[in-house]
Amino acid sequence: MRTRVKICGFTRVEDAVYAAHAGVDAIGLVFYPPSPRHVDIDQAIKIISALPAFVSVVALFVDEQEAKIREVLHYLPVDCLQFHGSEPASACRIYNTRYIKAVSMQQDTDISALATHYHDAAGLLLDTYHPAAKGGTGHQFDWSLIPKLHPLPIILAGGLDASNARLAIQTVKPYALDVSSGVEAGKGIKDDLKISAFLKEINESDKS
Ligand SMILES: O=C(O)c1ccccc1N[C@@H]1O[C@H](COP(=O)(O)O)[C@@H](O)[C@H]1O
Repeated sequence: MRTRVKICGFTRVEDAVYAAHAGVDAIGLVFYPPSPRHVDIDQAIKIISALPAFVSVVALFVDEQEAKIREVLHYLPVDCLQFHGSEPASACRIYNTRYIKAVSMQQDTDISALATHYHDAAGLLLDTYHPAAKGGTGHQFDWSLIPKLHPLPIILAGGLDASNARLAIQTVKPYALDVSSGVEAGKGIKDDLKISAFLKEINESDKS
């Protein structure tokens, strides 16, 4: 099966359009004000309006208030919500919108228990734990923490780039890869060459 790709943290229209035409399955927009990749609704509308058909839009939140999430859903055609904080399943499932739940991977993280708790999630996104940051750290975690069998689609994140994408696919066999820092020229500014190199590695890995 082809490995799906989400690139997260777009702030510029031209970067998202480039990624879409280069072949990404989903673009992520960060609605988390402390992040350097944060976008407001007006900028998100500009980015989404420029996308070609069949590219999914993922809206990322970190322990956000329900009213703010509903406001984003009111104005934007969001395909999937990404909850990147401590949201319980009961808070993720109230929007009548598919969601993925991010998990900060640590030695004692119990993926099976989380998959049971978030059983209606469209995927579990496994990211690197960082004591001072919620995500977008550019740091990889120990992939051996991921069990071989898991009931939900696994979206692997955390420190991915063109140099480790192939090994990530071969080792973890995830449903999808998710990258932010690894395809950037600067915070929130994506690099076309890094996007192309990342997608090339994934395509070639899928073919081998
Ligand atoms: O990108 C951010 O700024 C961000 C902020 C808060 C929570 C999550 C964030 N991004 C997500 O982090 C992972 C890994 O990013 P990276 O490739 O290691 O930079 C990814 O899922 C992003 O969606």
